[in-house]
Amino acid sequence: MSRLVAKGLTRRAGGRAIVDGVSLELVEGEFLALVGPNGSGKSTLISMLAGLKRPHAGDVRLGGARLDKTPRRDVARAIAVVEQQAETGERLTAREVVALGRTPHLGALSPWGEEDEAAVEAALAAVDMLRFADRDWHSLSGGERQRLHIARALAQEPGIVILDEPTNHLDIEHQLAILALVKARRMTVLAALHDLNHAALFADRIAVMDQGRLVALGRPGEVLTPERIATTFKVAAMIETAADGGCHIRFMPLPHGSQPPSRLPERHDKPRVINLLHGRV
Ligand SMILES: Nc1ncnc2c1ncn2[C@@H]1O[C@H](COP(=O)(O)OP(=O)(O)OP(=O)(O)O)[C@@H](O)[C@H]1O
Repeated sequence: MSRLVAKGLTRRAGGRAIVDGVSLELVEGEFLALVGPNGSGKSTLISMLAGLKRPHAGDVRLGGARLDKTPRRDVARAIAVVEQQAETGERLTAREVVALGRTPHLGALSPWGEEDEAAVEAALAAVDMLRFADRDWHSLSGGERQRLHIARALAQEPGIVILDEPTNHLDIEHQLAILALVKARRMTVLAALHDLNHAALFADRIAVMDQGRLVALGRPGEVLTPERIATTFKVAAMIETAADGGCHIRFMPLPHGSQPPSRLPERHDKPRVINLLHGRV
């Protein structure tokens, strides 16, 4: 149940398609990063892939079965979701928030037990939050809450983790630690990320959304080209490749008051925009 396939997903709002005919497959064991400018449809796509919003056209299949026909409990065992701005009005401790992740595993014949306790402790430790376990949720900082949301998803022990901007609010140490953690667990991961360098560093593949459409999908080095970054993100960039095949993006500041380019200038008048990835200057 760790394979998620979307075909022709479309969702409309405000008289337009905010996700427009997106087809993609989340391959078992991969880390797929979803990138795109603000408003490009990442959160909406994630909600449909997680079964939280219904597509107006197209469908999502989990392990071959239609997601909307799969019992909620089975979906919850298979997919953990960390949404943006997830909140609780309840008075809960940090440990209780993480324990919510065990809900899909509990029932009349399987009450809370040692296994659940161990999963919660391990998840708290994984996100470096054990020392906050008994603190009131509402007394925690934004980054601490975000780490608990991720711990809740880990405690759920799903096959697939879907994360909407998981590094939101996190300091740099915890940004890298959280991404390294989900990568190291070899779970199937779909993560919407704003930092293209994080996507390049951690993702096996990157999907690029632009105005509701999936405009590129592939390995970081194939997708994160200066041309794609200029067209979709409206900034100039220089890309350096490392010996291990990874890449690092340096964004070029635009002169004060100038408009971002809709695409890069032609080669002959862009002496400082270097695509090292393809060995061109
Ligand atoms: N109910 C709605 N009515 C009208 N427009 C909507 C509605 N819901 C979402 N949208 C629009 O759909 C677009 C896609 O939103 P979405 O949150 O999926 O984008 P996103 O890529 O996740 O953005 P961000 O990077 O800013 O989080 C946005 O332009 C948003 O304003």
